Amino acid sequence: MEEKRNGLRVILFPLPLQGCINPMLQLANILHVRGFSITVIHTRFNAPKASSHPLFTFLQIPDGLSETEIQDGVMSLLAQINLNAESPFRDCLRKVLLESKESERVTCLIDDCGWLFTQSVSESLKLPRLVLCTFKATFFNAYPSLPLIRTKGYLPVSDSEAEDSVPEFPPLQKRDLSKVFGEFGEKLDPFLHAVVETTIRSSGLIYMSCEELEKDSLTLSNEIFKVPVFAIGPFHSYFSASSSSLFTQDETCIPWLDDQEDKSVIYVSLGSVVNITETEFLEIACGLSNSKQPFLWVVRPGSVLGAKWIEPLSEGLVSSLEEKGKIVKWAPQQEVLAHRATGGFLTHNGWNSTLESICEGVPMICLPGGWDQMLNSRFVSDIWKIGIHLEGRIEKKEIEKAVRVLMEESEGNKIRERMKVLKDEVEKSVKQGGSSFQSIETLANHILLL
Ligand SMILES: Cc1cn([C@H]2C[C@H](O)[C@@H](COP(=O)(O)OP(=O)(O)O[C@H]3O[C@H](CO)[C@@H](O)[C@H](O)[C@H]3O)O2)c(=O)[nH]c1=O
Ligand SMILES: C[C@@H](CO)CCNc1ncnc2nc[nH]c12
Repeated sequence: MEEKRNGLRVILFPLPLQGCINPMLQLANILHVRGFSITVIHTRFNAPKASSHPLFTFLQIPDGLSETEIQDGVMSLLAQINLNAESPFRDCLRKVLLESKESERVTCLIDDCGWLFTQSVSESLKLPRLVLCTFKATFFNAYPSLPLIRTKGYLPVSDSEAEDSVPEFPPLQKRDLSKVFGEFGEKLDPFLHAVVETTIRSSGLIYMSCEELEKDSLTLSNEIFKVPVFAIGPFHSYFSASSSSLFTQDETCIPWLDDQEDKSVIYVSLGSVVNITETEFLEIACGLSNSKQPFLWVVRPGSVLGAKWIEPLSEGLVSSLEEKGKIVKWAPQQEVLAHRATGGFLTHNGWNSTLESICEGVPMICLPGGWDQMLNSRFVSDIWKIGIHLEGRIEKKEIEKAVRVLMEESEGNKIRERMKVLKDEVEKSVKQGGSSFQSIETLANHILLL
């Protein structure tokens, strides 16, 4: 693509999670194509690979995280890194501003909604800040009311009420709530409050989403946070997420898929943070094996609690799994979903995976692990009706049944048809004249005028 520089530099600061780094670097590409120069400030932990992005400047800051803190789960990690990274970030940003050239003004900071200190830092340096939210807008909109929802006493949920929708938070069901909040409870409140308050003080809110998926939520977002909202996604329609992969992708996936029939393979992946127990792991293994359907399964090392990788599988099970399936440590996910042989996606419904699946028109089986995944999976199964919800039943019979229904039965065909319709709508959004395409234009102009 022809690239003309516009004399402006944007500073990006992703949250160090795979699901947040991918959209941030995709945003970097979008802005770079529009003439902005890019500096990415990042923590040492989960540092993106600078060599995969030769057009950007990368600056690493220390984060003081210990190995045990890294293994403590996403929420504690985010709390700790928010404490540790503030002063190195301030020093780094101040230095960038001091050293910036006359010919290239630093115009703004764009960072993840999960950073709590960046608004104050950028205000003190008189640099406008934009927020990138990597959740569905419907989920982010609920941040101000989550503390109230938690104290309303929907928990614990009785069987008769389990499937009721949460009045303040449809289409979430009451039975989803315990996994939205996890074990954090009221400890979440100050975090949520800080995120909301700093977003309101920002100069704008960017979503990797589009009107075709959530027009009303986007309008509501603008009312709640009182800042301009830009829905410019799904980003990977412009730039694949694979260049920002933190792990080495197993490239044998594609030749393996080449040998499979059209739409026959179920791709299984629970993203970069969800962990499962050994029992759940074995249930999934048996369910897949019994379904007799070919499968490609990402088992991230360390994601089965207490195991290094797939040692809990007996030799017998491994050989029966190998008849039909392939297990890898990390896949080139977008290529896998785009492959003609892939017919279904057993997913945890992280927002990136959900969008990638929609863009490639692959229907889903939903196995959300927590947080925003609970909401994304409700949209997939109950609103868009492009997937089957496992309702948390990680049992071999349930998994076998869901795979069969999705891949072989008439209900699966209906789901596939609806998926195709939604895929086409979302595709239009990112093309010239589409809503996301226009939002990118508006965002670029907004940044020019900051
Ligand atoms: C397991 C695996 C993942 N990937 C890519 C696909 C996606 O772009 C990305 C994973 O992002 P997500 O699908 O959003 O999932 P995850 O890593 O859990 O993301 C976190 O961040 C997301 C965005 O904030 C949240 O929606 C999730 O709840 C949160 O857990 O990594 C691969 O390319 N290959 C793989 O093998
Ligand atoms: C409940 C766990 C999975 O077991 C995902 C939480 N994921 C997340 N939690 C909080 N902030 C996040 N920003 C990106 N992802 C995030």
